[in-house]
Amino acid sequence: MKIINGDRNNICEIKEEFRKRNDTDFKKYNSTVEKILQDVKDDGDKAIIKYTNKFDGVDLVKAGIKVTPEEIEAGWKKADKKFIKVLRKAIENIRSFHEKQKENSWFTTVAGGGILGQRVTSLEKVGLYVPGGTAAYPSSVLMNAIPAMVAGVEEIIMVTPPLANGGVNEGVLAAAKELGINEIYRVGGAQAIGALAFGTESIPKVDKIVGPGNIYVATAKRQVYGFVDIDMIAGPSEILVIADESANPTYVAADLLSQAEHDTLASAICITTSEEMALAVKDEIVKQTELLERKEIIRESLKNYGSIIVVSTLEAAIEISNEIAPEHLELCIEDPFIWLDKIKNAGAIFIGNFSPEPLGDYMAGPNHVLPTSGTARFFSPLSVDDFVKKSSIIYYSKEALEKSKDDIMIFAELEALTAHKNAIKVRFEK
Ligand SMILES: NC(=O)c1ccc[n+]([C@@H]2O[C@H](COP(=O)([O-])OP(=O)(O)OC[C@H]3O[C@@H](n4cnc5c(N)ncnc54)[C@H](O)[C@@H]3O)[C@@H](O)[C@H]2O)c1
Ligand SMILES: N[C@H](CO)Cc1c[nH]c[nH+]1
Ligand SMILES: [Zn+2]
Repeated sequence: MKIINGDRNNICEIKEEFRKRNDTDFKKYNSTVEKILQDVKDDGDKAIIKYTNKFDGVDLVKAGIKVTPEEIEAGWKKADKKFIKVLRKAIENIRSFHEKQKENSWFTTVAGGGILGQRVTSLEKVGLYVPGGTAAYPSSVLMNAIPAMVAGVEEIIMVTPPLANGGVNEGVLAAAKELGINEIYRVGGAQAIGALAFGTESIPKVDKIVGPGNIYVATAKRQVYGFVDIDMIAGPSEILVIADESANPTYVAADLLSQAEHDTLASAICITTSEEMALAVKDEIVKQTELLERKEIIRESLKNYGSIIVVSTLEAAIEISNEIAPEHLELCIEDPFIWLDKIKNAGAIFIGNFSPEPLGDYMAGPNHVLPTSGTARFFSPLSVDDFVKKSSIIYYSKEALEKSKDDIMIFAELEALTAHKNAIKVRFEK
């Protein structure tokens, strides 16, 4: 893990360094993904079978593209009963958080007799991507599906990569069963995104694709946007911890490692105002990594996108953080709430020493599907809003229209659209 001096004269270089991650990675994967998507568009199931064989080593002709109800049931039965209890607690927390996001339709009256309003309706058919290449993500089943259910989406279609033996992770199946999701396809990566965007013989085309995934998934979502709606770019995980001398280096290192273990392209950054903290965090990272399972991924990820930046002031730390716009930001500093309104860009903000990032991944309730690669500048966490659309409602009585008729006709004349003017005029001709 490199230690960088982040003070004034270096800030531009640091910003440039992080911009590079966001730009080049996507460029690098664009052509591979484009080819996969085109093949799925042209050849449907045939391409799905080909790419699942190639990237997941699974023969879908044997395993079947669709997961059967018996498999879902069997997965649920196999799952540890303690885990089912935890799933239920998480479902409760996530549901109650997302219930608060629900937006109601509203109506207002018009002088002279009329009604204007905004009707909120749910999307009809959505596709959920649940990652599963190098780790299993039952928690992402919950985070994807619960806001969709709270919004009232009726048709939920889930895709997830198969295990090497052709099955699907039992935790993922248990989470799906707990929520009543029964349309699941064992397909991952860009080919799964292509299938949801264009439809194949087996997999239905959807209106919107949501959910996190690796660089292939994130790049594919970006490329199919327009054929279908997407939630955001939720790619390889990121964490940025701002730590002052009051932080606990053991905690800081542990939280950085929690995201580095997701992917060799994950990013884990600490910005600190204390040189001693920087050294202590670095030592802790080395020590703790030794004890973890996914050492290789962690080491590669830290080599690629891990750094500790030392700055003189918290203002400078926040300036850099705002530029990076991390998926997860932890404020391990004294009086964190005082600094909160200076944070402009972050997917989720974890405050204080006892709000570690994994709390948000699993249990707290807010969504863990979050924007990455600097897109927290303009994207928000996955929410109920992603699963609804709005229609305007306009009702005018004859009396109400009469009050506006002259104004409308003047407007139409100015635009030289005589048919528009006529649509008003005919209603008031004797
Ligand atoms: N931002 C978020 O909200 C969020 C949330 C959870 C997880 N994540 C991220 O999700 C990702 C999960 O990654 P994963 O790999 O474990 O699972 P994944 O399901 O995202 O990707 C696995 C798929 O990638 C495809 N693939 C692998 N190598 C390929 C290659 N060389 N060419 C083409 N396609 C290839 C395969 O089809 C495979 O099925 C991680 O990056 C993690 O950080 C992000
Ligand atoms: N930290 C991930 C989002 O970047 C979400 C997750 C799921 N399981 C564990 N972590
Ligand atoms: Zn995580």
